[in-house]
Amino acid sequence: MSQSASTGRLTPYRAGWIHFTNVAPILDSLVLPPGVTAITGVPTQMNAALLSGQVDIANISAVEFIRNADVLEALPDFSVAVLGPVYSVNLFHTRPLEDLRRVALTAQSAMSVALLEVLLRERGLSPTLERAEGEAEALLAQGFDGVLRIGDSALREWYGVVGPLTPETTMTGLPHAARGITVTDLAEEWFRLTGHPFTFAVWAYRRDNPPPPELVQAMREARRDGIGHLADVAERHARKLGLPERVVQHYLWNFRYHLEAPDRLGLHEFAAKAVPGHAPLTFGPRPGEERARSAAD
Ligand SMILES: C=C(O[C@@H]1C=C(C(=O)O)C=C[C@H]1O)C(=O)O
Repeated sequence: MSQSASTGRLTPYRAGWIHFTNVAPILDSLVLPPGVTAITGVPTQMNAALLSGQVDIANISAVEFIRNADVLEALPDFSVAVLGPVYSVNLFHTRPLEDLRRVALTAQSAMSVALLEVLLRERGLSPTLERAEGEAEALLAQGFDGVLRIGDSALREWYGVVGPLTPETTMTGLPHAARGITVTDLAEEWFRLTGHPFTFAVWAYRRDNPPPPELVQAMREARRDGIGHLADVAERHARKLGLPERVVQHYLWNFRYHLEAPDRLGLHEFAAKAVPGHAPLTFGPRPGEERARSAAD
């Protein structure tokens, strides 16, 4: 429960979690404090739930945080970011990027679409972008020459194209192309372009409705536990995904979950490219500063 300073009334607080495997190290062992409830969904659903007020906090697509920076604030130390390849935000294509004509986008994702638009613009490319759901290979067979996919299914499809991992290979050593399909990892492209991490998600809330400190504390404890037991998290999720444990373990340790200075740099750089003229990005008090701020209020 969060307690209103003016009325002393306890008010429920609602969370909306994008529960892809990449947030399992934070969410799997999260114990919600009393009064906090949670729903789950894909990125575009959680973005909409936060903006419509259906939930009070969500790990949303960073681009929606940027677009709505006038009303939203983000936790200062939580992110889903990577430096280099991410493995689960993939453009599957059958022609070189320069020759793409029709690209299928997923309606699940705001961030990857915005990132793809930036990367295409930087190369002076403008293929037709259309929404279409389904497996990448099936859509490629139906006349699309590029298919953008994210999350668990994109990770599985990536591995289906470029795997298997053998004792001699590593994730980064796997090919980018097989069976006539090239997989372009958009986070790796971003790294090539900028040399910075790419921040896919932040934990955002309306500035006038910050999360109760007990929830943030519980999230920090859950993250410490998840990262400390990454092999167990990977094993559990490898089984669910039908992927080798080594693949999922590499996938998970590759993420940057603390919105550190390089992740903010990447976030600001992306914001300037994707949403010129956006309102300043604001972040809540850093760990340990919550008390100081509420005392000052
Ligand atoms: C890297 C990923 O990150 C997710 C991708 C998002 C998006 O595309 O809008 C939003 C939140 C992230 O957690 C992924 O799921 O593959």
